[in-house]
Amino acid sequence: MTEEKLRPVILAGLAYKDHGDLDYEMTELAELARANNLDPRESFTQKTDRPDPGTYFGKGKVEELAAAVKTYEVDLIVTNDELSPSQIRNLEARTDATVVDRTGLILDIFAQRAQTKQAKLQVQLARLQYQLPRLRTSMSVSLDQQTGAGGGGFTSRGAGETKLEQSRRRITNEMVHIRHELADIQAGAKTRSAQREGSGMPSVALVGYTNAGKSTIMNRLLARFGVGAKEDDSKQVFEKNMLFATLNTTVRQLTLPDKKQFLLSDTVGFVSKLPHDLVAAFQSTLAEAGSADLLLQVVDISDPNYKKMMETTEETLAKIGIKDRPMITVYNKADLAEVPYPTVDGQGALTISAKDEKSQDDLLDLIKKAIFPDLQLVKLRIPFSDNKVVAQLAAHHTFQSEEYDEEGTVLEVELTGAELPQYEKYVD
Ligand SMILES: Nc1nc2c(ncn2[C@@H]2O[C@H](COP(=O)(O)OP(=O)(O)OP(=O)(O)O)[C@@H](O)[C@H]2O)c(=O)[nH]1
Ligand SMILES: [Mg+2]
Repeated sequence: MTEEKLRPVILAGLAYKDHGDLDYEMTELAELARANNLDPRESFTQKTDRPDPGTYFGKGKVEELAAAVKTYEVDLIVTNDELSPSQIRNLEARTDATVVDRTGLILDIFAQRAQTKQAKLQVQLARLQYQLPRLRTSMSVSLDQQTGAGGGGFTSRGAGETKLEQSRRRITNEMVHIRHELADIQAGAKTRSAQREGSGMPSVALVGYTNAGKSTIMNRLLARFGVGAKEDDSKQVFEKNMLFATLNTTVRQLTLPDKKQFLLSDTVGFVSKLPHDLVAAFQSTLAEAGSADLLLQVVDISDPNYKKMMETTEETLAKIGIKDRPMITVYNKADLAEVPYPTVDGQGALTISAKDEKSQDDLLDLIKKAIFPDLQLVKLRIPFSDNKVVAQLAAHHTFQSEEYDEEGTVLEVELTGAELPQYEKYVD
């Protein structure tokens, strides 16, 4: 498969009171580790009332971990929860391995995936924020030395206080600088999004768990209905079978055969326990979906954990302040799940395969019903003296019928409630 040498690693997780589904979280943690070129050798879990304040895991488990580090000859442990800086230091001392928590792992994956300037800055900001209280752990030496995405390796375990002070100051200065740069980029993005809102075109946003197929759906619809996309491949977005393939938001305009238009946006995917610093740094990217008229929640129905993934998506949406939005649930990858498709499952949900044309048509039908809910078929009689109105209508509508009599043009067309008043006087 890959020629890259994978670094072996031990995974460790704790289930305490009111903790979520640890099995699912450990499966997800293993996926995240693989996404970061790590090779999970063994997974340790412990049940307890509450985490140990000093070492996170209880004494016995720490000893087990230390022994496993020797047995498997690994030098890295990844924990399922975010640990306190002192817990990391203590665990590192007792196991003689580097300890990275889930947050550190996700930040590293994001750092490797970031392509655009905005994404790079956002990731770097989140990493610095995260590193600031952790300068005395070896985690502050980045996992992905090869990408050199900044910040890595500026301190080592037990650095002297003066050196720590210097590092702290350097990080704080860099964060101020990045915030300024991001503010500039975001000001530009705001203008563009205001322009879009002013265009009066409805907007639809793809959201969901990472790797569910959001970008694939975007690309298939673009290939058929994208404005200028048929001639220009660069309008397509990046789709790949890996976690967090997409880190930035892309908005494209679609024009359907009946000339109806809407904007479709694709954005970063979710995972459970998305780090707080990352959510904060990506707030503007994530919030793009917040202004959409309709959300399409894409779900990989071929994944046995898809229900958990849906919960994760709902939780993340709530966390970034997106609530009570009209939403269509798109159960995708039905071809892999071996369930019949396309099927429209009652109100607001359907089962599809992204690459299947009939699936795309059914999805578009539901989207249209949702964003043009008040469409009415009306018969208009437009006198020849007002012929420019016919031209105006024809630019954005397909007529169901069109005839002429002595006075003018008689046509049948679907209009939204917002459009109707403008043409009221021609209604036959
Ligand atoms: N078999 C099958 N594969 C699919 C389908 N939809 C998407 N895929 C594949 O799933 C993988 C992930 O697709 P993406 O579109 O990149 O997923 P995404 O939701 O954009 O993921 P992130 O950007 O990481 O959040 C790709 O390899 C796609 O080819 C589908 O309906 N059937
Ligand atoms: Mg994507």
